[in-house]
Amino acid sequence: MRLENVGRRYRAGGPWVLRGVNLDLRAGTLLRVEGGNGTGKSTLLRLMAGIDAPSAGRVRARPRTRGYVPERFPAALPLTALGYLTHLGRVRGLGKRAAAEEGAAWLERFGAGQYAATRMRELSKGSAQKVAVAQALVGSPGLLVLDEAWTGLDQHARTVLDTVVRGRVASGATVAFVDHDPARLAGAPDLTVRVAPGGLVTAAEPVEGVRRPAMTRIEALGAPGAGAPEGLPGSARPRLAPNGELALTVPEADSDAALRALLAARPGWHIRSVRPLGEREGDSA
Ligand SMILES: Nc1ncnc2c1ncn2[C@@H]1O[C@H](COP(=O)(O)OP(=O)(O)OP(=O)(O)O)[C@@H](O)[C@H]1O
Repeated sequence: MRLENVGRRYRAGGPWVLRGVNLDLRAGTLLRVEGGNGTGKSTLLRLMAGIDAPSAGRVRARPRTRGYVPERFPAALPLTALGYLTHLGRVRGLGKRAAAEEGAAWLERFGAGQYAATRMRELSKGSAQKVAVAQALVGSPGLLVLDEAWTGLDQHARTVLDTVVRGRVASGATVAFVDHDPARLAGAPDLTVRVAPGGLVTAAEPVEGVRRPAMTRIEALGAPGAGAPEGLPGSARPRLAPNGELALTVPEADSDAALRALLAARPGWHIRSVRPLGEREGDSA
């Protein structure tokens, strides 16, 4: 998706909160947005998510399905947690049963399964935040916009969200996030931008000492027409050819897990090569 010369001000003749923003985000891009309080980070995320429109410029090629976690989630809805997630899933095109199953699975994964039947307004702040995150994930949207989505989550749920974000990016979703913790998803963002007072958005230097993880390329051969093997780490980026050739790029730390998944699969995969990727190869893989 692309932002072309995007600007936003909240009243005619008023100050520009954002000015001349140009961003080109390929599928599978993870974008971190930084900036001081009140500079316009949430404004930028709302424009990306399509729940607000620019006053100048355009947003093009936005993925059709979008999930958005707002900075403040309206938790006083007259629905149960699962009822709300099911509703959201149906809005994203899932059947009723699939939406309910997926909603329940996300609640479980974030450690809020016991609140499925609790009314939204009766949830604790942290549990409501888990629902806020789950609603953005139901239906695996192609664009995920997270405005301080980790705030209020317990440590387990934060770690789950980190893993889920990496997995969504690896599957080709575009993900944009704001978080006050500079170490959030350290090393993972493809692009970090900083919103400055006055509305200019510039590419920021990565946080010092934070580097992309070393990547490993695994090549394997399976049965022609075989699907991607199950149990690959969420960080794996598999590319499968119709003749059964599989090329897999994973962070070095996950390469053992990926190899185990290939070897455990039935029918099995023949591992052809395992090699570290150079930093630039890793960028384009
Ligand atoms: N709906 C609105 N109507 C009028 N002004 C708004 C509106 N939303 C945001 N603003 C103003 O736009 C500016 C940027 O706000 P925004 O919430 O985007 O900043 P932020 O960087 O996300 O801030 P924070 O870090 O405090 O969450 C602020 O001056 C804010 O008062």
